[in-house]
Amino acid sequence: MTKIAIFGVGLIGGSLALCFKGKPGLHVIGHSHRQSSIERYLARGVVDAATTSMEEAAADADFIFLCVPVGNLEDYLRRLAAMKLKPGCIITDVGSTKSSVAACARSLDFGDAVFIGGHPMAGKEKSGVEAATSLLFENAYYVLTPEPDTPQEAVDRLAGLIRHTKANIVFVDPDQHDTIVGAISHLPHVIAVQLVNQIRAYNETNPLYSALAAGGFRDITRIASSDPVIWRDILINNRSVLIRLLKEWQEGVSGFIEMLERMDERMVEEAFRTAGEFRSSLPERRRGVIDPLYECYIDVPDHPGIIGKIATELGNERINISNLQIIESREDVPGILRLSFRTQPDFDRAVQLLASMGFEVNM
Ligand SMILES: NC(=O)C1=CN([C@@H]2O[C@H](COP(=O)(O)OP(=O)(O)OC[C@H]3O[C@@H](n4cnc5c(N)ncnc54)[C@H](O)[C@@H]3O)[C@@H](O)[C@H]2O)C=CC1
Ligand SMILES: O=C(O)C(=O)Cc1ccc(O)cc1
Repeated sequence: MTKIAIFGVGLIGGSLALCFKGKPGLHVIGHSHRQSSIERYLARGVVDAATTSMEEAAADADFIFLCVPVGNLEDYLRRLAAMKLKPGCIITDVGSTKSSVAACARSLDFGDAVFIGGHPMAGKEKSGVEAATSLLFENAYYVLTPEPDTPQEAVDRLAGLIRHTKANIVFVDPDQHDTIVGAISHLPHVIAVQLVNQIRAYNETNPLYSALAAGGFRDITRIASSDPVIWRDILINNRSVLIRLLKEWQEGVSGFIEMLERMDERMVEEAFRTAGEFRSSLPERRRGVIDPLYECYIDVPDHPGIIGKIATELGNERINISNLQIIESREDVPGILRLSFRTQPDFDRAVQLLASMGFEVNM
């Protein structure tokens, strides 16, 4: 049996566990320092076994996945370096930043074990083992950051195991990873949080702000609901990259203010044009950072039974809805129903079916 130890069985650790559990020859053991967490892992059925003993989880493990907050990774690496690990054991992590963990691993001696940094570029704003799903990484990118002297055999062995996630593996240097992921993931989280907090302050004096907050606001702020501890650690860890990015963001915002003060219609239009062109050139509906689902919006009249009818029709066609949300529903306006699907075929079939039922479907 190949023993896989997962430290921190939350959203990411639990989703990895679900990708491995039940596969021939794989045995998954989860670790938490809290007994109550162990019981949740077992109740959720994501692991074959679970323990509060770090030694028991790590002993004889062929693979060790560290899936704890970024701020705890170095402590775990140090504790693993002090243990007797199985020769050939591969230690990896899933942290959203890679430079500091790579530097820490370089400074430690793992004996005959090998460290290879990793970062699955998929997730969501929910956390905890309850949010785990085996489909999380499908078609997303999974970054690995081996060192120039990491044995190729170990890289191949880890990549072979990760293929169970159905993610696309890419190799990136840790510093370059932090620069790019800082821009495409960490900066958007800061912007979303700052935007929500700006509106929250206005809303304290006038609740019409939240009442009128429509699709656009919700779309660009979903990630503001991400876990505070996970994101505290990511932002502080990648602060040098983020401070530079936020200064550049500030310059961009100042540029916008100047355009408006000058009433520069051409430049405002140009900003939307260039942004729209670049956004449409992005790979469509690939699962991954920021946009993990295939989503559509439909206008639905506000009368009883309509949501049930839609769900039943989709169910009859065996189309799986992964999430369903009513964004706006008042007596005098049609509601907007957001439907999310896990796969492109389900999404395409749903759009066709809903259109044939006479609904206006927007994407
Ligand atoms: N949330 C996301 O969408 C993504 C997160 N990541 C990274 O994955 C790692 C885990 O994040 P999630 O699974 O989202 O978080 P989570 O909150 O769902 O899971 C974190 C796990 O670590 C444990 N934990 C929390 N504090 C701890 C501590 N002080 N000591 C030991 N264990 C502790 C928790 O019990 C839980 O099992 C983080 O390093 C994060 O940067 C990577 C890709 C996506
Ligand atoms: O919810 C989203 O869209 C995300 O941005 C998920 C995410 C969060 C952290 C990561 O390191 C990678 C992906």
